[in-house]
Amino acid sequence: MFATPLRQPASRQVQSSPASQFYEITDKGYGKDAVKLMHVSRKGAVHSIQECEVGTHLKLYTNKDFLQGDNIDIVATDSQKNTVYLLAKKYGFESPEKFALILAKHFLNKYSHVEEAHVHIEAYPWKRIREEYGDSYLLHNHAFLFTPTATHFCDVIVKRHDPKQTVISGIKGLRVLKTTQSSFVNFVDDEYRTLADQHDRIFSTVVECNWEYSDIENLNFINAWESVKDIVLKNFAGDPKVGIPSPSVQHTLYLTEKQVLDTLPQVAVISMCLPNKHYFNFDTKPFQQLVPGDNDEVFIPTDKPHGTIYAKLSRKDLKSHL
Ligand SMILES: O=c1[nH]c(=O)c2[nH]c(=O)[nH]c2[nH]1
Repeated sequence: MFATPLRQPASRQVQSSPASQFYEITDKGYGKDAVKLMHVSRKGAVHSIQECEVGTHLKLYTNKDFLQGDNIDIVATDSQKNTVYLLAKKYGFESPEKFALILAKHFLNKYSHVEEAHVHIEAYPWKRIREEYGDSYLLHNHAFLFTPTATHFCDVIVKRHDPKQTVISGIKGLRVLKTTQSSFVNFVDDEYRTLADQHDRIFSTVVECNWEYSDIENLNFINAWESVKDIVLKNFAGDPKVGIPSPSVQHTLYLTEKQVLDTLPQVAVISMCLPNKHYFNFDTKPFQQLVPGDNDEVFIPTDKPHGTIYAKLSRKDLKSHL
């Protein structure tokens, strides 16, 4: 019988390799993503909830974790996950942005070898259930309805040697459609074009936008997010009776961004991306015997390919805002 050689503990097997003469790490980081958290706040009989998924990412000053396999500075992603729950218990969860700021600052304050912390939060769309109550309605004390109309997300980045705290809020998954008051005419007419001028078309998109704050002092992040969502919907839909004309996705996008900057002085810059979810008219001309006349009722929803329109609108005096 041969004695089995004893395996060295993994910690002793680490081969230290010097920093490469030829390569350098130009970006790095690590963290935990999609930490699912539910926070219930109870004020007597009235309960409030915030369910979300949290991502925490850290950048360390040194690269010895990557280069040498030296883990001494690594705050384990498992510990980062625990921190999410512990800080939610300790400080509560007022809004995604406030909680992200608490978490990001905690990582910098607690660990002097952390250079930068980035926290990403996506909130779940729970809304308090409303009950009809005579001519009015009552909001339920402790029951909620999952209302997935749009996702509220945020990104907070804090750096040790930069006093600026980056707070970006955003909306995604806000799908809207209107059946008129949208046109697209007078675009380049050359040998590549087949699309006819569209004087009255269906307009549908899935709004994705994010905006960066230059001033978060006393800001109510939830109210600000609702204001941006209302501006997006108003610029898309317009007056409930008559609507609002859109000559292109580009122009509607610009007017929306402009109104956000006009309305919210704390917002320094806003980016929007609007896919153009096409609905093509089904051509019934070859079927006149079956369905005589024009067709303005039956469309072919077309997911792919889709147009993509995006722009970022910044205040010209951005430097003084950021
Ligand atoms: O609003 C639009 N903008 C475009 O750039 C475009 N291109 C296209 O084919 N349809 C549309 N619609």
